[in-house]
Amino acid sequence: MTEQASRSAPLAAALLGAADLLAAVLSGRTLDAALAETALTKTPLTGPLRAAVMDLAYSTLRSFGREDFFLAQLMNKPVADVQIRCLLLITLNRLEARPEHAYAIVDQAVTVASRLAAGNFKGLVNGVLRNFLRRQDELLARAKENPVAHHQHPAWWITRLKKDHPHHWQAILAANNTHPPMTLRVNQRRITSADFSAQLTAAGLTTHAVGDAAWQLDKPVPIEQIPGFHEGLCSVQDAGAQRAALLLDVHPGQRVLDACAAPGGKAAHLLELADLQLLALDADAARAARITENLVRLGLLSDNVRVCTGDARTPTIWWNGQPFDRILADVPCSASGVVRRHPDAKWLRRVSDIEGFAVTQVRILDALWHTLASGGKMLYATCSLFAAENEEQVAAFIGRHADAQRLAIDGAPSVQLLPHADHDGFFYALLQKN
Ligand SMILES: C[S@@+](CC[C@H](N)C(=O)[O-])C[C@H]1O[C@@H](n2cnc3c(N)ncnc32)[C@H](O)[C@@H]1O
Repeated sequence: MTEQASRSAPLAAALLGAADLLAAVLSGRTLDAALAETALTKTPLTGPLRAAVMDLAYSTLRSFGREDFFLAQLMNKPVADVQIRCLLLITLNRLEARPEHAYAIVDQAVTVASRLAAGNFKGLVNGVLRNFLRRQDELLARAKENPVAHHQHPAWWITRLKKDHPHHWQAILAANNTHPPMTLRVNQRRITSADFSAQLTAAGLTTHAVGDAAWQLDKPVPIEQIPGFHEGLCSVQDAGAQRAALLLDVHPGQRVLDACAAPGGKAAHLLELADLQLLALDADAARAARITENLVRLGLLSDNVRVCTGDARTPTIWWNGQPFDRILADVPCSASGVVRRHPDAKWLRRVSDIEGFAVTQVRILDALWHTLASGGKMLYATCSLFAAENEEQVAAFIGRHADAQRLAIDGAPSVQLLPHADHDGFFYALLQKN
């Protein structure tokens, strides 16, 4: 928990709220969906309590493999009550983060347990947590020997990264367990990068440049504290994601398709770079609405821009037959490159999901290729680190399409950005139609 959150939210309430969120995730919901559901309850999470609950839930999901390992070592058989199990997992995470308050934390967890399941598990919660404190050194040593506990990722994920990134898998896993950076993209239609940087400084925010129009905050802050955000001076977008629009090499007047566009981060960047005839497509209507919201905020919506709900695999429904000069295919993927932003994803995904994404990617790529003009360029983009969604996908595409050639990026056939202090993990390959 951050200092501010821990000072102003009662710990027992935060433990309970976080345990409920974790229980929702373990039942298969995403953390975002579980959080959205809390807004619909009689007691929606707000203010410092919401911040404290999110902090505990994110932190526990980041290290879930470790807390789950501890719990298995501390109990002869798994606890039957899901809420109590989650309370234990959340409290173990908190005990590791704040050892100096260990006994107060255990007391608060026992208080919560006394209010759940008719208080039947109060003694068990007390016993397990006190046992953890007694055996902590031994358990920490054992956790080092267990890959899931040590790397805090599922075993299949670790195996896949080892295969796909034999020299970098450990650094990737370590980076995935860190807090993500917050980066802003300057809307250069409205303000120069230098002037915006001066506004950030005047607002007391310290930053460093991670691209021509990209400023990374030394410490993430709520959006309300970003000068000019609501007036459209900037967007929040990772520096790695900011490469996409630049790589697509757009020029004024071109017909451009952003085929998987929501919530519109890259579509907006494309429009900031040039006056385009842009079609921003997304299969999810609710998410497509966010494209329009973002373009309006940034002052980029015009008669030349169309936002449309549609499936990129079936152009006959939404394409008027006029070929595109540029296509951005920012396809749905495992999101394994941005897992530090969505730590629930690593525990919710299954190996079979990767095959499912790969099949969808093939279908999207093949369908979009027919809509690209001769000489036109298509950028294939994922926020994945898995070769099956990246290099192997592009190699197979080139094999299927004799009229496709790769254009080099930074002198290489493709770019695989690995998660790093300055950016998330992304993959880019630029294809041209002969
Ligand atoms: C990686 S996100 C796109 C992020 C977006 N390009 C941006 O920069 O803000 C992938 C998007 O693909 C959309 N999507 C998934 N399947 C699709 C399909 N078959 N056709 C079109 N969009 C699809 C999802 O709804 C999601 O919004």
